[in-house]
Amino acid sequence: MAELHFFTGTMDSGKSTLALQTNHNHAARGRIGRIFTTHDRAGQAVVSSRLGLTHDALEVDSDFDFWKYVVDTLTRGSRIDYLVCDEAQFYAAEQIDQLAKVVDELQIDVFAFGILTDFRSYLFPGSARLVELADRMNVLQVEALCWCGKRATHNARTENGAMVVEGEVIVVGDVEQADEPPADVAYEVLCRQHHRRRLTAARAKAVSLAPEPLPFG
Ligand SMILES: Nc1ncnc2c1ncn2[C@@H]1O[C@H](COP(=O)(O)OP(=O)(O)O)[C@@H](O)[C@H]1O
Ligand SMILES: Cc1cn([C@H]2C[C@H](O)[C@@H](COP(=O)(O)O)O2)c(=O)[nH]c1=O
Repeated sequence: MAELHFFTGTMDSGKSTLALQTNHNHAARGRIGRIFTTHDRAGQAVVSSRLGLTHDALEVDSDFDFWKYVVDTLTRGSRIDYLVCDEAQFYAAEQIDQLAKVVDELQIDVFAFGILTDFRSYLFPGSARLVELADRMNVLQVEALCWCGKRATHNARTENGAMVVEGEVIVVGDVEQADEPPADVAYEVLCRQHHRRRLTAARAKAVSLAPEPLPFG
């Protein structure tokens, strides 16, 4: 029986790596798949992992129809056994419905990968629909960590080093490297408590280095 799998984790938890490993393992056994993504950091029509792996992919635009694509492909005589769908948080809810229909009606496995919540800690529409429809939901085993050492569960956005909670939902970017000057827009994974308090690594460091107030009166 084909299944709709949803693999989720914070940014930098290894989702794109697992997407490419999943494709590799299935292709190595002679299965024929298609890889989809949208808004990858490396550009259009590519899946890129921070471990250095990349693979060509089909770019999913807002009007892309998975059901139509798969039916047209099969009708032309090509074979499809599985779909790998990266950055699935950005897909529209209707596109997730199309993926579920592909699984149920055509017996094609779908492996979707994406973050659950945006920088404000609200569910992305695509991820919400995946939670509602997936046969299996898997949280990635490699835990990204908050600066405090706890498991990171939330994705914070920073602008020039300061955490923000307002703005466009989709802004492509990477996790900040601690030893570099702050980027215009970057992301940092945090535990819930530090996301709630807007306490990023840089701000925690600045607070801990602030001089003690003098003990006047
Ligand atoms: N230099 C490195 N050495 C070992 N592992 C690394 C290195 N750089 C990145 N990684 C691993 O790659 C993961 C990020 O993989 P990636 O597939 O790009 O994540 P995601 O798609 O979830 O954002 C990190 O969590 C870390 O485990
Ligand atoms: C939280 C959040 C993230 N994004 C963007 C930033 C990255 O380009 C991707 C996530 O990619 P990853 O492979 O999981 O690291 O999503 C965004 O546009 N809006 C957000 O709120």
